[in-house]
Amino acid sequence: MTAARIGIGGPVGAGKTALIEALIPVLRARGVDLAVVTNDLVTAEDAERLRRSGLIEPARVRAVEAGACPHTVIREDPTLNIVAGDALERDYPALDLLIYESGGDNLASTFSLDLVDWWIFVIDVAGGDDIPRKRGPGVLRCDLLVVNKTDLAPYVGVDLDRMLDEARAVRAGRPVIATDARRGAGIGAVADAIIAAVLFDRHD
Ligand SMILES: Nc1nc2c(ncn2[C@@H]2O[C@H](COP(=O)(O)OP(=O)(O)OP(=O)(O)O)[C@@H](O)[C@H]2O)c(=O)[nH]1
Repeated sequence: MTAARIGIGGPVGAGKTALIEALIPVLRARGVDLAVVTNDLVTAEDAERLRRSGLIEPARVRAVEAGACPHTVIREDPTLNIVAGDALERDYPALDLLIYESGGDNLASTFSLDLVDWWIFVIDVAGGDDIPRKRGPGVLRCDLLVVNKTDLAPYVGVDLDRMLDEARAVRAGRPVIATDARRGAGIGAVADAIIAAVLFDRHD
């Protein structure tokens, strides 16, 4: 049985790595055997952060250097990412889930379905409550939209309920989950959504 592959993409600093850090213990507590592939421009910064976190065995984190264009390696030519995922599956034959973290990108970034079975797009309230209204392909096409940093809403003048309503409206009712990745709010719901979407047969 091969591992399910999911993507986590979104603008620079929206909280992709923070979401993965919060998800790892929740998914592991639910019996999910997982590994992570990170994509950075020219460093392995996100991979190093996860390896140092103590949340996951360091060898379960692989880094792909995306070069100048982060969405190329998750959309146009995902070869490097497929190879990194295949290597993790060879090293960990019982793997249930491979999480691909995209490099920080813009609202147009999307994942190739040759690479992932299902993908999350992360935006944050500090980026502005007009982000859903801009109807970027990431916001529209992802399987799950995460609106992160809900704790910051009062400080940046964002009406969170309205932002969530607008996000649901532009997505024609497809799932939207609000999170505070630093404190763990909403993370259980994101883990549930991942399990229901791609792991249901293994963890029912
Ligand atoms: N207040 C608050 N800060 C957060 C939250 N999630 C992430 N952050 C902070 O936002 C900053 C960016 O978070 P990252 O997880 O590095 O974001 P990223 O999307 O992985 O960033 P890149 O990989 O650079 O694109 C860090 O300083 C985090 O501590 C949140 O829910 N609330």
